[in-house]
Amino acid sequence: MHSLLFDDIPYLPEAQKEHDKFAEVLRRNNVKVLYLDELIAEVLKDKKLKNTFLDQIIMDSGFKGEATYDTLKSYLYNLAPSKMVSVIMEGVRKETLGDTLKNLRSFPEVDSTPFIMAPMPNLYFTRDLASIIGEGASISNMTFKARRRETLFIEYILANHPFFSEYTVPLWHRRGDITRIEGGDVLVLNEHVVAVGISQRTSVEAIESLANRLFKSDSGYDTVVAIKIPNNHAMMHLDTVFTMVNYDQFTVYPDIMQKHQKMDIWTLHSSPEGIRYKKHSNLQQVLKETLGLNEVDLIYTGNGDPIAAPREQWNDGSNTLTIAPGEVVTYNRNYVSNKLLREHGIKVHEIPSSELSRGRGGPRCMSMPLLRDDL
Ligand SMILES: NC(=O)NCCC[C@H](N)C(=O)O
Repeated sequence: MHSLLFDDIPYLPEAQKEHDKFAEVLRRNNVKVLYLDELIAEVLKDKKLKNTFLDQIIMDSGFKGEATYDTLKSYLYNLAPSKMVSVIMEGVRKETLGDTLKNLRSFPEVDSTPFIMAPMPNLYFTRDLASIIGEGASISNMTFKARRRETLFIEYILANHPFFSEYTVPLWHRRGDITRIEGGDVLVLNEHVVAVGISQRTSVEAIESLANRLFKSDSGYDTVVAIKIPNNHAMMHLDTVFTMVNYDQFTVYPDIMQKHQKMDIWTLHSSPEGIRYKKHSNLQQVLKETLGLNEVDLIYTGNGDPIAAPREQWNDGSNTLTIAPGEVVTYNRNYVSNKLLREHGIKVHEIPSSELSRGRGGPRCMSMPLLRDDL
């Protein structure tokens, strides 16, 4: 469980029902929902792409041109694209390949787990694979082994899906870059400001490189707000403790602030001499300055209550998915936070969450906006 970054085991049929409900709520509210597995299967109908994709995913699964590599490749290549995608996502158990796994070098690895190719259960958190910033994308380089292969799906989709055929998506961060960044740390605040968490999953070096690429292109982005958050599994990304719910309203988990609401925040600004840095300690003040607002409403997870706040943060009470200014999707179990959001004038769509929440991600983590309206 822990190597797969789970704290508990979801009951699959219920998790699937809850996820369908999530997609239904989005559709009912004018969001066009696309599924990662369907998009990648469409791309891999092309035989050449299927071939290079398989080479890469098998290599990334730890096999480099040995007997096991060949066995896996021919097994997967002979499946129809949508079946092949499901099998790769679900993982391949060693008995599926049976007696063909006699290679000495692959033997110890194969024997320590029932899988020859590990499953990717965190793929329902599509947010983390990439972020769309303006007209380009930042493809993640994930911190933990359990999630590193996931980004290959989005890399192939952005480069090859007919949806993008007229357009080469500029990349502000590439899958192969050595610096570490994950989509859950990236919050697009408007058309020229983006906030990024300095976290368990995203390094300062990645933020600087992202800022450089955004500033040196015609992305329109001139400000990056780097926000330091605690380094632990409950708060692995910025969006587990801080999200934007309206032009001037944000949810925040109060425990990320020190005494007198102090935090470590840097703004990175574009300037002719390169990046200009400024250190700040007050979140509200930084948001006002960078977004040009007179007032900012910070809505505390669990109303800041010493019991409700950590409980609801653990169950992704700060991880709201904003589908329009002042309109969000949240887990129903976070009733203290949901009530407070409504008291602050936010329209809240609640979704069932008994099983989905066990993966430690909420509605924002479970989605990745590809196209946003210009607001
Ligand atoms: N943006 C997010 O906070 N995503 C949640 C990811 C949860 C997943 N189990 C992980 O640890 O990566």
